[in-house]
This record gives sequence, structure tokens and C-alpha cells, in this order.
Amino acid sequence: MQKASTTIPAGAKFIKVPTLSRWIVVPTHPEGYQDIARAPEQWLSVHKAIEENLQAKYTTMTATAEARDNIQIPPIKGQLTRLLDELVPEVHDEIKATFDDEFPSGEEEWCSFVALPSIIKMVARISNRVLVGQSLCRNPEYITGCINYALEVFSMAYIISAFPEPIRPFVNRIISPIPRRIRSMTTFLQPLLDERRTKKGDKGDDYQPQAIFLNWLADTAEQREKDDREVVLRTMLVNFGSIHTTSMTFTHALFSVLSHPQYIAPLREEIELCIQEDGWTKPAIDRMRLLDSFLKESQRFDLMTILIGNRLAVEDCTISGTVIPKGTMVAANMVDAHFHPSMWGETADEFDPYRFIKLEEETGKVIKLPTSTLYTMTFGYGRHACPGRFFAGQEMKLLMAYFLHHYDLKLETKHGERPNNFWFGMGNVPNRSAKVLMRKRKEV
Ligand code: HEM
Repeated sequence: MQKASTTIPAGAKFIKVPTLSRWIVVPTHPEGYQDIARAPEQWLSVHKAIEENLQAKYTTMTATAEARDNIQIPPIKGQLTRLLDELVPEVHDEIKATFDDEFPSGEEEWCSFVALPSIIKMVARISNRVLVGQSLCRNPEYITGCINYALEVFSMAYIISAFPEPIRPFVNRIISPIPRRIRSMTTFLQPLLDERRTKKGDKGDDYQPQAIFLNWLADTAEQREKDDREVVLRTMLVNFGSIHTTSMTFTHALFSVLSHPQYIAPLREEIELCIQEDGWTKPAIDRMRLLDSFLKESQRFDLMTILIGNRLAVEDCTISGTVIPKGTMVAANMVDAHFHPSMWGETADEFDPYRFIKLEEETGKVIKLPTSTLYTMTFGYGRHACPGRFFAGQEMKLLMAYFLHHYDLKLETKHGERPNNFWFGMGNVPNRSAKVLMRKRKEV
């Protein structure tokens, strides 16, 4: 895409990019996405784009007019983000329990783990501590179900879109494992919903529900008269949207830290100072500025995907003076955004963990891990930018701080170099078989 961009005629506002399934139209400059992000849903629809990309009618089962109500978003933007402070001890406790269970190594011994699958498991458990609470997040069957559900949605979306529309329902009925998965996930989640309902009935206004996403979602569902099935589907959808995104982003960052070992000492120094003064708390995490800048630079440099922020034109419309015909898929070009010299200057192609600290010192522009801009698009941009980004940012900082504070770490590659990424379609997956060596630090 970078090479192709040199051949774009002057004045062109958009280009058409081929993907495996269809053409996608992207602006020729990162600023061009602004008008796409501002376009009303009746022109450029995020829901229709997701429904097409995920084949949501068959996979997440969220392609009905009713489901477009998106009841999962208010509790994420509301309680989950408002209570980040209170969630730090919970998340820290779950990280500690996960490490104790998964890596019970002695002080002297190095042990090795395959990074990506281990991190997916860890992130699934840690995130679910906040999504559904301690009892379920420590249930390996439930966690495996959450991880597999996401993989099943991806693979079914891929398979189903290869068939013509009229026969998709039959293909889906014959081969989809998703209905069985939903039934099995319901057996885990329904007892929690029943318990909440009973306690609420018994205690009335005195009922103090446990601070977990499932309870906040159930409150929203009740207000909007949605049933328990909708709550289960939405909980699974949030699991789908959070586990693999967080673990892929985090694994990219872990590989970047370990392939630039010169930054481990300053990162550790900052982490140790912050937790000495404030403990494992939100103020401590917020003060870890170098860690924040490092993770943000890793997001900038180690792209998660090439195109992001897809929207489907549901009627002919005019965007930035160009007619976009109905049925066109538009998106942002992440490569252009994350490496554009007008924003990143001559060092755009270099990995600089101090980049966001320097940017703030030199220009006053504050870009932190959850900040979404037209030039830092990992969490999307505009009114549909990821609502879970504040939680995800805090979780990733806590997890990286925990790793670096408690363990010596190195890559198990020939010369400690970063393992190659795996490009799948537009997605950039961190190497799936690369191993990391770790050993408990003596002094901690
Ligand atoms: C590093 C981790 C994550 C990344 C990279 C990420 C990225 C994204 C992106 C790119 C979008 C689409 C934005 C757009 O179309 O404009 C999105 C949407 C969304 N994300 Fe995340 N996400 C992450 C974690 C999470 C977490 C932890 C949650 C929930 C707790 C979450 C919940 C959602 C939801 C509900 C949406 C749909 C928003 C809407 O349609 O308005 N994400 N995310």
C-alpha cells in the first residue's frame, strides 16, 4: 500500500483496495477519514459493515433491528470506565493468581512458554474477572469456551461469505458449531443471571450487586426489556471483541520489549518507583508514562491490521466531495495513518518508545495509550472508537508492569530477535509459535 500510494494521481481523495472478499475504498490521506467518521449511520453504517464482515446474522446473531440497540455499550462506556480505579486491585489479584497457576517456577529456573496462546488464555481469564467475576473466570471450561467462540465466529464468517447468499442458511445449519457453543456458554452464565434476579427480588432497593459487567449489562437489558438470551449473546460478543484484540496487541508489545532489551531497565525503574510510592493502584499505573509511551509506540509500529473502521454505504452519499455509491465498503488505511511523515516526521519508520513523551514535551500534544486520533487508529476513531479502550489500556499496562517487575524475560529466538509476524489477509498476527523464557527475579 505504501508503494502504491506513490502512484495516486494528485487530487484523488480515495483509492480502491482489493481484499479477499471485496474492494474497499480508503481515503488517500489520514485526515480523509474524518468525514467518514462524521457521516451519519443512514449513510455509512458501522452496524451493516460489522454484519457483513462477521456474517453476524449467522455468527454473533446480532444482525436484527432489535440487536442494533447495542445494549453492551452503555455499561462499557459507563460503569466499566468509571470504575477503572476500583478495578485495579481486582485485575491485579487475577494477574497474580494467573501467574501463580500458570508459571509456578522456582527462583533459579528459566521456564519457557509459547507466548501468543498463553497470553490469550491469561487475557481471557483476567478480562473475565471483570466481565463475569471470580468464580467463572477461574473455570477453565468457560475460558476455553470464550476463546473458541471467537475463533468459531471468525472461521464461520470466512466460510459463510464464500457461499452465495441463498444457500448460506443451509451451510450454516449444517456446519456451524456456534449454536452449540451458545448453549454451552448459557449453562455457565444463566445461573449468575438467576442468582442476581433472586437476590434482587429478596433485597429490593438494598441489593448491592457485585461490580461485574454481567450485572451492569443485565440492568441495562432489564431497562430495555431484553431477555437473558440477549444478555448471554452480548456477553459473548464483548468477549469476542476484547480477548483477541487485547492479547494480540499485548503480544506484539511483549515481543517489542524483549527484542529491544535496552529499554527493560528504564521501564523497570519507572514501574518500581511508581509501585513503591503508590502500590498497585490506578494513580501508579497512570504515572507509568514510559510504559504508556512504549505500548502506544508498539501499537503504532506493530499494526494489528491494515484497514480499520469499516463502514458500509447504505445509500448513495457524498463524502469529501466524492460520490460513494450504495454498497461500497469504506475504511481507514492504518499504514498511512501510523507512518505518515506529516505527523511522525523523518523517524516515522523507526521504533522509538520515547516518541509520545517527546511529542508531549515538544508540542504539548498528549497522546496516551487509549487516545484515538486520525494518526493512531488501533482503537478506531470517532463516535464508534472502541469504548473498551480505557479498560484495555489499563489491563495491558498492569500486565506488562507485572511481567517486568516480577520476571526476567528473553525471547527464545536465535539471537533474541523479534519473531516474524504472521499476515493473514489484512491482519497482522504476532508469531503464533514463538517462545519466551522467563525466570522469577530474585530481588522482588
Ligand atoms: C487492545 C484491545 C482492543 C482493541 C485494539 C480494540 C479495537 C477496537 C476497534 C478497532 C473497534 C472498531 C472501531 C470503529 O469501527 O471505529 C472496536 C470497537 C469496539 N470495541 Fe474494542 N478493542 C479492544 C478492546 C476492547 C475491550 C476490552 C472491550 C470491552 C470491554 C471492547 C469493546 C468494543 C465494542 C463494544 C466495540 C463496538 C463499538 C461501537 O460499535 O460503537 N474492545 N474496538
